[in-house]
Amino acid sequence: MSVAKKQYKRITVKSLVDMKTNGEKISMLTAYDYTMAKIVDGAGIDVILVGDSASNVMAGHETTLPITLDQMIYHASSVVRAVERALVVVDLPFGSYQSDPKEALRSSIRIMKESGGHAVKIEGGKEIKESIKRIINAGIPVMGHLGLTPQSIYKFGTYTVRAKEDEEAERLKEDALLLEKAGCFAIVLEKIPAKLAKEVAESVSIPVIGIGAGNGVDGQVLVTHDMIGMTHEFNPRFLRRYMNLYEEMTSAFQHYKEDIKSGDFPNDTEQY
Ligand SMILES: Nc1nc(=O)c2c([nH]1)NC[C@@H]1CN(c3ccc(C(=O)N[C@@H](CCC(=O)O)C(=O)O)cc3)CN21
Ligand SMILES: CC(C)C(=O)C(=O)O
Ligand SMILES: [Mg+2]
Repeated sequence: MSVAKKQYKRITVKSLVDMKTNGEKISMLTAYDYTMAKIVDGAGIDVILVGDSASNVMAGHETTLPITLDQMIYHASSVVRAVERALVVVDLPFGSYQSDPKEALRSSIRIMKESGGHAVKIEGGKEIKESIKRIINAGIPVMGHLGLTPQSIYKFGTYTVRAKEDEEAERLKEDALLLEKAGCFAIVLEKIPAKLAKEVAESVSIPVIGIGAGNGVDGQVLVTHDMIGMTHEFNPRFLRRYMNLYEEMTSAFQHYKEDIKSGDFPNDTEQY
C-alpha cells in the first residue's frame, strides 16, 4: 500500500514568477527556528526567509554583520525541517560572498547542502554581478536585495530611506535590471520611495518584494518577530503590528510567577 500523498503543493521559484504574471501578491515572512517556521508555513505564507536579521532578533547584536555562515546554516536547517509548502530562502551573511565569486558560490553551496534551503538571498547590485551569475550557473536560485542593505550600514551610517535622490534612484533602477538579466528569480527592495519601487516592479518581469517600499510591488516581507509585536522597541513606519506579543508574554510570565509564589501552581490535577 502506498502512503497517501499530501494535499499541499510546494511553492517553487517558478510559482512566484507565475504569481506576478497572474497579479497574485506574494506573502513572505522570516523564521529562524523550527517552531516558528511550522506556524508560518502552516498559515500558508508563500516564502520563508531565514534572514540575517537573526543576528539582531535571535542573538541580540546591534547589526547583521556578526552572524556567521555556520550560524545561518543552523537556523536554516531548523526551518527546513518544519516547512512543507513555503519556498525557503536563506540570506548569505556578511563576509560569506564579498571577497570573490568563488567564495560566493562556495558559501551558497554550503547553504544548499547543509541546510536544505531552496534559494539564497544576496545584498547588492552591479558590484556582485559576477558572483550572482556564478551561483545561478551552479543551479542555485538567487534572490536579489537592493535599497537599504543592512550589511552596508557602516558605509551609510543610518537606516534612513534610500534612493531619494535622482542619482541613487537611477542606479537602483539599473541594478534591478542587471539582477534580472543576471538571472535572479526575485528582488527584495527595502525602505525606498513607493513611487520608485512601483517603477522598478513594472520594469522587470521577476517578482519584486517590498519592505518599506509601498504597495506598488509584487509582494511584501516583514520580520515575523516585528509583526507579532515581540520586538516592541523596533517601530519603523513601514511596520504593521498584528499582535502585541511583548505585552501578552510579559503578562503570562508574571502570572506564572504569581501562581508559583502563591502556591497555586501546580494544583491537584497538575501532578502525579
Ligand atoms: N527586527 C528587525 N527587523 C527588521 O526589519 C530588520 C532587522 N531586525 N535587522 C536587519 C534589518 C535592518 N532593518 C531596518 C533597520 C532600521 C530601520 C528603520 O527604519 N529604523 C529607524 C529609522 C532610522 C532613521 O530614519 O535614521 C526607525 O524608524 O525605527 C528599518 C529597517 C530591516 N531589518
Ligand atoms: C528584512 C529582510 C528582507 C531581511 O533581509 C532579513 O530579515 O534579514
Ligand atoms: Mg537580511
